[in-house]
Amino acid sequence: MAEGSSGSEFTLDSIRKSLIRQEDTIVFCLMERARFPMNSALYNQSLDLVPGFSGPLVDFIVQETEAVQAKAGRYVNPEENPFFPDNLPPSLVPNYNYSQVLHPGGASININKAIWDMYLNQLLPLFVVAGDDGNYASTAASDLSCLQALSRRIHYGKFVAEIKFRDAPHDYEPPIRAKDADELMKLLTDERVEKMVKKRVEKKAIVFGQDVSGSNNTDSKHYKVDPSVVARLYDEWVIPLTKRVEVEYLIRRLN
Ligand SMILES: O=C(O)C(=O)C[C@]1(C(=O)O)C=C[C@@H](O)C=C1
Repeated sequence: MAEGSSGSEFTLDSIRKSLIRQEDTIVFCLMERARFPMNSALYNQSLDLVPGFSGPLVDFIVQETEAVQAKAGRYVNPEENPFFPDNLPPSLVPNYNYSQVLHPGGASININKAIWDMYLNQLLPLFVVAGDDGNYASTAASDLSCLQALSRRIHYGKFVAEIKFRDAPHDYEPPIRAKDADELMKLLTDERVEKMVKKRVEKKAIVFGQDVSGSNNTDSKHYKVDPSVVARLYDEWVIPLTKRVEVEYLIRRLN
């Protein structure tokens, strides 16, 4: 389960540590994507660039990459969710014994369609410059790294919800039985933590995204990704979508 965790130390603290580490990955992925301009031909629905494949080039690259990764066992890991789950090939490698901490109902939760739409239509235009440099394959590889990092973070809501349920079953059981999503949302929300998360990711974008020179001068006015965009990403999408996963998980928790 959590990076650097054996599964035996499954606590809210260890889960939050993993979320904090995943912030670094997300900020670095965005900085990598910002090296390329928009390259909008990659996302164009009507340009059939690959003979025999109907759809945008980014779909082709992501589907083919996910197929290879599925054969190598990526989606056997309960932390990983594919963007194109239909017709994925099975894993060909021996199963790793992942600790099974989630309720089986959690496996059916996959909100990658919402993450894909948010990333391509809302987030990308906020941090990528206009233009076309023809580097479509590298750009798509970079997009997929961002999408996978965001997806892993948001679906980590399943683990957060599981530990919150285990820590306070008496609080969670009545709204779960009543299928009261609003009450569950209230119970799992911790505004103090959310504020801290947003502040910290903005700071990471400032620290990681500066131009570093050999002298003592750093250019603190030019960042690889605008720190306020990273704070907005968490505020408008990452945290709300994580909470949506948490509620969806809890609703199924007693099935
Ligand atoms: O850390 C938690 O308790 C979480 O549920 C995660 C998270 C987040 O997405 O960062 C989501 C909801 C809470 O209000 C606080 C933070």
